[in-house]
Amino acid sequence: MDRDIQYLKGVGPKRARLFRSLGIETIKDLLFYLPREVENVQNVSSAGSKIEDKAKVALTGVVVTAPSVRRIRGNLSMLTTEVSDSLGRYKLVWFNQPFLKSKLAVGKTIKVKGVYNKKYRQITVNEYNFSNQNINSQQSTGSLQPIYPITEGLNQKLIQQSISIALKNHINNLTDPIPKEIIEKYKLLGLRDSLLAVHQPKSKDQWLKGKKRFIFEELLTFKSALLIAKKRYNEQQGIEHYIKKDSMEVFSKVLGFELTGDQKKVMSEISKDMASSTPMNRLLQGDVGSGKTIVAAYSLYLTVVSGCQGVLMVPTEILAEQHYYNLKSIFNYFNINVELLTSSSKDKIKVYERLKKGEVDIVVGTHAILQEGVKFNKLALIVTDEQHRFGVKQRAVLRGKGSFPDVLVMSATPIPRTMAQMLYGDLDISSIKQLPKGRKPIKTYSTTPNNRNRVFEFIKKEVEKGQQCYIVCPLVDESEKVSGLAATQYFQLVDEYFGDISVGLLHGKMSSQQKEQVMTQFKNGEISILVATTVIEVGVDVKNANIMVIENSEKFGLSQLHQLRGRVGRGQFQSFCILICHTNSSTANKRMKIMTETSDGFKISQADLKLRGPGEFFGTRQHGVPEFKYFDMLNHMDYIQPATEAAQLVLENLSKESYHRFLKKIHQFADNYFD
Ligand SMILES: Nc1ncnc2c1ncn2[C@@H]1O[C@H](COP(=O)(O)OP(=O)(O)OP(=O)(O)O)[C@@H](O)[C@H]1O
Repeated sequence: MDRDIQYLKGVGPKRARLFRSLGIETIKDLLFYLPREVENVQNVSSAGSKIEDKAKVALTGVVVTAPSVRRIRGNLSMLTTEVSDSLGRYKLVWFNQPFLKSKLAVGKTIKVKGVYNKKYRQITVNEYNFSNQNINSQQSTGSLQPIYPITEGLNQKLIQQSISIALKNHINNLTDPIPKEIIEKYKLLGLRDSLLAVHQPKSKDQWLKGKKRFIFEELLTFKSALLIAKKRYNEQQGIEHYIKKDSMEVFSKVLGFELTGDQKKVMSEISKDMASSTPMNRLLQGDVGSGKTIVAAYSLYLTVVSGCQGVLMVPTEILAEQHYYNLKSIFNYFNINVELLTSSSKDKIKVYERLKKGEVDIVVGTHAILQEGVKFNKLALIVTDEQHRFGVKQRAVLRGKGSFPDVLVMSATPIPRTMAQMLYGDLDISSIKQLPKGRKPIKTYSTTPNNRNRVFEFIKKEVEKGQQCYIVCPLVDESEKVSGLAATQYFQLVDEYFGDISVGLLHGKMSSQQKEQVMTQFKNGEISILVATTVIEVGVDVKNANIMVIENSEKFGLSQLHQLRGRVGRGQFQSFCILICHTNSSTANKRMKIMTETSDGFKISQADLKLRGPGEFFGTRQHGVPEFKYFDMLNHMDYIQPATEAAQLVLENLSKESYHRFLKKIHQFADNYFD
């Protein structure tokens, strides 16, 4: 079955190329190429009067009248003939296929599929077959037809035929990897029955049962792999941090605010993990502005007071710098040493040396920290601020720089728990839902470019009161060949409009130095209006900024809009988010409505997932989820719970022989997915 698809009877090298374009390389791949849906095709004659007008029907009959061709108008011609089977006589119609006339000799058997016209007992034919060979029995008896994703040159019939042959010749060579116990407990169909159920369904129910097995198996494999990874990690000897009872009190004294209940709860969860000899592996998720950074800072503090080193890795340089300065201001009180490491850092070698010697307590940086040259004296805590940007593998590289250090993954795109368990199934999850005291809800409005001057006038008033504003555009400059406003040109427009008010520009194509300078000026209030691309999307924290204007807001995903909006409302001022939407499509309107009505990041990410679909929402594999063949996050949520439970069962029974085959499958999966 692992043989190349070209060796399947009836395929050959030419068709094999077409199969390959559908991702089918081997005979086995073909067997697991499942239909997209099944279509109910009734046999017109045996279904009798039950059949409805315009229904899709099938018929096998003998040609009883000589065909005739009639020109209807212009180039359109209509060929008609009559066929009969043992139960009745029907008219068949083909449009624009006059050449068939010579083939439809009286007495010939023909199988057809098409659309039924009840009044005239007539079928407009879509597919026909003169062969006497019973290639696909459903077609003649009339029942459910599997519909496969096809490609040019490879139609449904060819795929169905090839699958029939593959099933006939190879199905007996297949052994079910799922242990019997699980098949029985979760009422799954066995492998062979499932394949027959999906490719040659006898009923809709049977097709659904077959499909269910494949979805379940895929999810079970993924979940089992995650649990095994988690178990292996838990079995390692991690670092037992020494945590004093009053640590939280001592730490929070230097902050200028009271910690929220959720922050305290999560901090305790983390300190418990860190005190244990099992390595911590925890996800910290919280809505924008909920104060995750302080939690990260606390865990870094715990590691340093235990005599170890910690890392904070973030996705952008701007963010790295910001965190660096924030942490420095806190850790100065404790005499804790913080260094910055990004690809544009000048004294990298010096930092490397000091890290290795243990002279640096905490390093904050971008993926530059992953470089081979970066070595630690005693790395005991890794915090990554992921925003779905690092993956499992990058986390593993960092881990390798210590001896089973504790890991805290922060995510600013909060997602509902079930989804989080899918994405980060190998991690324990902590969530912060509460926002710090005194925050006023951000007022969000959606408008059109026609109202831009009114928006500018509003900004002017707020700036005159001493506030600051962000304006986000999707692109850097107009040379990028996509529609949408470009920050560089927009900056000139804004600069002119606002005259004396100082306007800055920030985008990803600027050098790190330039970016840093602009951010510092904005932070210090020397710039009042900052025109930027999405470089400011994550983490940027300027409390005095209270207006966020997003041009071409229709071009951003909901979660991204929520992230951008989260750049304001971080202080005690009333904040505003104005979405300038350049299209009037119903999808855009729906999305803007969600944004103006909802401020809960958990709800927004769920709506985003629904609107954009899992592919776009989660991005590709590097963002942490494998590309599933059958499982779809949006439609198969209710599989997660039973598959997770079954995975637990797998884990408990790994040593049993009946689980060995499945374990092999899990390992194959994990090899592709993990390191
Ligand atoms: N308990 C608190 N009370 C008041 N202010 C707080 C509290 N916790 C954090 N803050 C402040 O709130 C702001 C937002 O915190 P932080 O940057 O940690 O949020 P975040 O969760 O990382 O959000 P984002 O994902 O948007 O970056 C910061 O200025 C921080 O100093």
